Amino acid sequence: MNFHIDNSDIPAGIKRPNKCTYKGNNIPSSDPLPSLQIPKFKIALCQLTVTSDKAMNLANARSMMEVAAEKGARLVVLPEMWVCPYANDYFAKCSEDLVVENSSPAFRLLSEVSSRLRITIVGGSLPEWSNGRLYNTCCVFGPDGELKAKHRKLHLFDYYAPGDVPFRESDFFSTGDKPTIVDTDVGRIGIGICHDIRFPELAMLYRARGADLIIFPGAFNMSTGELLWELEIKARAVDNQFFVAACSPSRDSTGSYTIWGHSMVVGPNGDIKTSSGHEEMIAIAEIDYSENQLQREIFPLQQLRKENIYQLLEPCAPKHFV
Ligand SMILES: NC(=O)CCC(=O)C(=O)O
Repeated sequence: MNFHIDNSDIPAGIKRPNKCTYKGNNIPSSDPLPSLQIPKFKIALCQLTVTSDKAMNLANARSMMEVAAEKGARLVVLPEMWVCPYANDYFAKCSEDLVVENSSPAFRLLSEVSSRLRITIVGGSLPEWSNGRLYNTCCVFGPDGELKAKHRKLHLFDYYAPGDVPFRESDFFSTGDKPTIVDTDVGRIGIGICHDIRFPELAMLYRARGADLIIFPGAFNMSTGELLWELEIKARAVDNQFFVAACSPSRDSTGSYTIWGHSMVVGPNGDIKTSSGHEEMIAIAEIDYSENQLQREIFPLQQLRKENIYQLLEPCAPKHFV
């Protein structure tokens, strides 16, 4: 992927368009607009327990989203793989075709709940079946119940640590081929799914395109979870000076892949706004995008960048290091 990083900071006081309808995963053109006129709002991360019973998972997600909205959340987030366990045996049999009408109960649920409760939903991820392929896919719905964006996981999780249970998503899933950034009623949101968080270039691209917040539905495992989950969330937030939210299933979810949990929202200066433990719960935080702006004024990192010294994707011949 080759992209140009636009260094310009977001000018103050420009109003975002009220609405952005789904344009097939396209990044909005490079017209970074601030969300300073979006008042503070509450985000809720539903760290739900995923079982092998899909109907039960759907019902549980519905009731957690309802509780989140009752508590005042305008943006509700579900975890990676919330319709079925994060396990090879379930992906194909629980997959849904998001295009064929009435063939996706999860799609219908997210659309119905978002429009009834007038909330924006970042619908975690589910196994999507499309043209003979499986994808690990996140759908974003607006308060009108319309699909605003669809992100297919770009970086599949293939993991072989000695002594640990190996996991190869690429045996089952195909990769997405586009970054996803979407204008919503609660700001401009970049989407990544779990392992996508380990690729800082994606977050940098979202920053360059004016994102206020990145959301990662995720399901880190126990070893990398303890070492890296919080670190990666904070790093993406601090490097780019925006909010980052990551939502996981709870640890007691079904399957041999044990999940770290610890859903979290981190602010642009690296402070944890809310964090769950590993059990089923809803973590709620207030988001105020003026903190992004403030942080960018305190540390004007974008202005200090030395693009002439380090350029992304520039081949590094050994002579550069002598
Ligand atoms: N579901 C995932 O992509 C897991 C990623 C993970 O655990 C990591 O360490 O990266």
